[in-house]
Amino acid sequence: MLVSVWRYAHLALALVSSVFLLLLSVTGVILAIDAVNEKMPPYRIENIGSLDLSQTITGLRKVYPEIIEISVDHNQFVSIDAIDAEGNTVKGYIDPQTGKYLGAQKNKTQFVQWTTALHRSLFLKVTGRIIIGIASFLLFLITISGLVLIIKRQQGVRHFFAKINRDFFAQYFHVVSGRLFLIPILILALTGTYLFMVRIELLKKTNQTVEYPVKENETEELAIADFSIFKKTKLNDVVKVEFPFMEGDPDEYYVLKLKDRELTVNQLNGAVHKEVKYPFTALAEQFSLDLHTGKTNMIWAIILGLASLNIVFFIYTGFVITFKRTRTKIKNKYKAADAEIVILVGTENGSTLFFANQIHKQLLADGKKSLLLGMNHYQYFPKAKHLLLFTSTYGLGTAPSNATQFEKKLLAYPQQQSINFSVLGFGSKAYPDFCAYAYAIDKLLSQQVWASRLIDLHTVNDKSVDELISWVHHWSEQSNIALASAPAIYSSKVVGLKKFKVIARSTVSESNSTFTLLLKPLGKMKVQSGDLLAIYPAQDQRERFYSIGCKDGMVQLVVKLFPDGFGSGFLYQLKADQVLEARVMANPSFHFPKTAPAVALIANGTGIAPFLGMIAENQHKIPVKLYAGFRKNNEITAQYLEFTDVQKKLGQLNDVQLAFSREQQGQYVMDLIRQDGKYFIELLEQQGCILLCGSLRMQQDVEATLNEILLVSTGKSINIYKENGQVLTDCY
Ligand SMILES: Cc1cc2nc3c(=O)[nH]c(=O)nc-3n(C[C@H](O)[C@H](O)[C@H](O)COP(=O)(O)O)c2cc1C
Repeated sequence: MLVSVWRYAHLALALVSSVFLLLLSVTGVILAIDAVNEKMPPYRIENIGSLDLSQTITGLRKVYPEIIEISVDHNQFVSIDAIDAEGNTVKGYIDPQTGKYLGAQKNKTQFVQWTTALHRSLFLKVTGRIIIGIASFLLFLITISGLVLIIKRQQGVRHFFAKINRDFFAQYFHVVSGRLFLIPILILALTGTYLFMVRIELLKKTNQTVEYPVKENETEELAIADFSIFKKTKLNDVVKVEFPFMEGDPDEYYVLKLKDRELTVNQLNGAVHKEVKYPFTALAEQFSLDLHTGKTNMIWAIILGLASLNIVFFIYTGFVITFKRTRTKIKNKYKAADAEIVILVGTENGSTLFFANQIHKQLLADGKKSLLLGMNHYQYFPKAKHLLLFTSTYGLGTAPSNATQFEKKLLAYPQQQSINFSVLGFGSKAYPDFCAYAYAIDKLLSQQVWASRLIDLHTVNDKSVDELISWVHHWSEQSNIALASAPAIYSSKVVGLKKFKVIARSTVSESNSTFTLLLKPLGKMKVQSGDLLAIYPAQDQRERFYSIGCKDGMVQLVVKLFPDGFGSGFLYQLKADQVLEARVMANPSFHFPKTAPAVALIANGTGIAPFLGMIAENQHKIPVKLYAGFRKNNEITAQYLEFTDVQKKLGQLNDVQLAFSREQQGQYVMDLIRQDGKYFIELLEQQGCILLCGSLRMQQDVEATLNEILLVSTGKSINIYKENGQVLTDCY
C-alpha cells in the first residue's frame, strides 16, 4: 500500500513535469558539452593559486603600461584589457606571470546562447523562469520519491547498494541508473530550484557596505608591490580588478571584485577605502550556479551532462514501465455475483495480469462466465465453480502491491459453495523465496472448507511461457475447459498482422456444418501445420484461433459454423480473392515430429485440420496412421477420404480409420484405438509419437484408453510417454 502511494506520487510528478524535464535535460546536455568544451583551450596557468595580486599587477605593469582591467573567469583563465608598450590595445587571455598574450576571448555561439535562454526561461521571461523553477522543484520531489522506492525495493537502506535483479530492461536500467545518478540529479534539482528562487527575488539580497576612515599613517605613498591588500589577495580569489581611470588622482580607486565582496582601494597607498560585503544568498547563488552548470570543473561538468542525459532515458524507461504496468485493459462482462470462473491476479508490474487476461479473454470468447480481478478485490462469488489465482511474489517472499489485503479478505469472506481452486505462482529463481507468496496462498486456500484443489500449484520462473503452458494443459485437462496452448498467445510480443488471400471455401449443408477455407499468404511468412491462425472478425481486440494445416504453401482451416458464431460466421462470409488480415501464432510444441520413427495422428471434428497439412507435407514418408472421429459420414468426411486416398498412394500416409458416432453402429475414436491397441503399444515403445487434436473430452477419453492398454501390457502409464515428449496435444 505504502509502495503504491510513493509509486503514484513518483509517476504523477513525472507526468506533470516530463515535457519540461525533457527540455531541460536535453538543453542541459548541450550546455554541459559547452562547459567541457570551454575548458579545452590551454589558457589555464598551473600555479594560479600561489600568485598574489601585488606580484601579478607589478609584473603586468612592465608589459602593459596602461591597464584598464584584469579578470579571472570561472575556468581560472586570466584576461586583460590593456595597452601594451607599443600602444596597441590588447584584449584577451594572458599568462599572468609573464603577461604573454595567449588568445582572444570568444563569445558564446548563437546556438549556445539560444540554448541557455531556453534552459533558463523558455524565452518566456519571468513566466518561463517560474515554470522552470517549478519543474526543478518537481525533479527534486521525483528524486526523493524515487529514492524511497529504491529503498523499499531493496528491502531497506542497508541493501541500497546490493545487487539489483533484472526483471526487464527498462526497469533494471531505471533502478540501476537511478541509484548511480541520484546525487548529481538531486544537486541539479536543488541548485536549479535555489537559482530560481534567488532570480525571481524570493530570497532577499542586500549588500553590507562599510566605509573605512582614512588613517594617519596612510598618507604616505607606497609601491603597488607593497599594498598589503594586494599581497594578501590570491589571484584565484579575484573576479576582477578595475584600474583607476586617472593615475595619481587620489579620488580614483582600484575596484577589487572578489568572490565574496568588493573593495575600493586607494591607488596611492593601497588602503581599503570601502568594502561591500555580499550577502550569504549571493554567495550561495554563485555556489549553486557553479554546481548547477559544472563550469568550474570539467569532471563535474561531464557528470552533470551524463546525469542530464540520464534524465532523458529515465523519462523513457519510466514510461515503458508504466505502459507495461497498465497496458493490460481488463474487460469484465460478468459481475462477482454471476461469475462462474473467477481469476484473481496478484501483480506489481503487470506481467502476471497480462497472462491472466489472455486466459480470461479466451474463456469469455468461449462463452464462459469469467471474471478477472485484482486479489485485493476478493469477495463473495456465489456462482463460482473455479477460482484461479495467478500471483507474483515480491520483497522477501511477500505479496505484490495489489494483493496485500487478500489474506485478510479470504478469511473475512468464506464462500458458501464448494469451489475448485488452482494457484499459479509467477516468480524468479534469482530470489531465494521463489514464488513464496503463491505457496503461502496455496496453503491458505487448501485450509478453507469450501476450497477443493483442482490441480497442484504450478510455478512460472521468469515469465516462462512454456511453464505457463504446462499449467494450461493440466488445468484444461482437469477442468474440461478448453484453453489454447500456442505460446504466441501468451507472448507479449505482438507479431504484426499478415495478409492472406482467400483461395477457396467449401460450403455447409443441412447434414454438414463444417467447411474448409484455403488461404494464400501474401508475402513471405513462417508457418507450419499445427500453428494457430488468430483472426480479428470485428477488427478490435477480440481474437479467435484456428488450427492451421499447410498445403502447397497455403494455409487450410477446418471450421465448424456455429449459428451466430463470431469467428466462424466471419470466416464463412469470406469470398474468393478477398483479403484477410490475421496473425500466425507459432505452436512449436505441436509441430510434426520429423525425427520420430512412426506417428499416429488422432483427431475429432475440426481437430483434423493440422493433420491434413502434416500428411500433405510428409515428404520423408514417415509411417503415419490417422484416426479421426466425427458425428456423421457426410460430404466433408468424404472429402477427407478422397484426400487420404491420394496421400496413401503417394506413400505419405499408411492407414486411415474414421469413426462416426451418430451413424448406425455408433463408434468413437477410442474404439478405433482399442482395436489397434497392439499398434499403439509398439509405437510408443519404439519411440514413436502420438499427436492429439480436437476436443478436450476426446483427449481425456483417448488418454484414459491408452493408459488402460499400456498399464496392462507394459505396466507404464501414459504420463511416462507424455513426459518423454511422445504424446503431443492441442485440444480445446
Ligand atoms: C523487487 C523485486 C522483488 C522480487 N522478489 C521476488 C521473490 O521474493 N520471489 C520470487 O519468486 N520472485 C520475486 N520477484 C520476481 C517477480 O515476482 C517476477 O518477475 C514476476 O514475474 C513479476 O510479475 P508482475 O510483473 O506481475 O509483478 C521479484 C521481482 C522484483 C522486481
